[in-house]
Amino acid sequence: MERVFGRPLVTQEQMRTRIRELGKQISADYAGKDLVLVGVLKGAYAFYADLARAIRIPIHIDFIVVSSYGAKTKTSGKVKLVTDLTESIKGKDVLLVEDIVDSGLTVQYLLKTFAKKKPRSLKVCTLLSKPDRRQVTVQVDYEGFKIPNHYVVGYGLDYQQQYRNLPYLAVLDLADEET
Ligand SMILES: O=P(O)(O)OC[C@H]1O[C@H](OP(=O)(O)OP(=O)(O)O)[C@H](O)[C@@H]1O
Ligand code: HPA
Repeated sequence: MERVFGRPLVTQEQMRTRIRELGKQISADYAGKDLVLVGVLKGAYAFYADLARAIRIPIHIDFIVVSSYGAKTKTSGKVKLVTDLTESIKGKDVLLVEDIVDSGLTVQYLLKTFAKKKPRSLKVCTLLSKPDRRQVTVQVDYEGFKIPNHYVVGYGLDYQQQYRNLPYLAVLDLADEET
């Protein structure tokens, strides 16, 4: 299958600027609180590392691994929790850090699952949002960029586990486009 990179959708510089703003806003909103920053792996790894370093208040870090896309460019509709949190979030202020909210199914699943763990507060921060693809309405509290309905790769996001280390966000054109 031939793969060609289309135009870069978000540059490294645009990422840097926007993440600095998000870090500032989160630092102000969570000042004096017990913030646990939960990265949703694998996709969020790059954004998470940059966002955590843009936050200027003490934080706890933790991660979960979830998967629902497999090798496809459409959600399977089934969100699988591959690896759970390492510490209790009971009574903590939890901020979920996602790379992208697309159909919304992953965030919907995580909010429902995490609410049962009785955090003091539970919010969502995503680098990217594709509103045209939503299958369910979900709460997003912090959003980096709204993007159009294209399958994107880079900056943590993959196609069949490739391209995650691309330092910017690009549209992936598939010869036999499925999206
Ligand atoms: O809003 P949704 O349609 O649920 O899509 C968003 C989710 O899909 C991707 O994860 P994926 O299952 O591909 O795993 P990955 O993070 O390892 O790439 C992405 O990292 C989000 O977690
Ligand atoms: O556009 C996307 N690219 C990579 N992974 C994704 N997971 C949901 N949407 C996407």
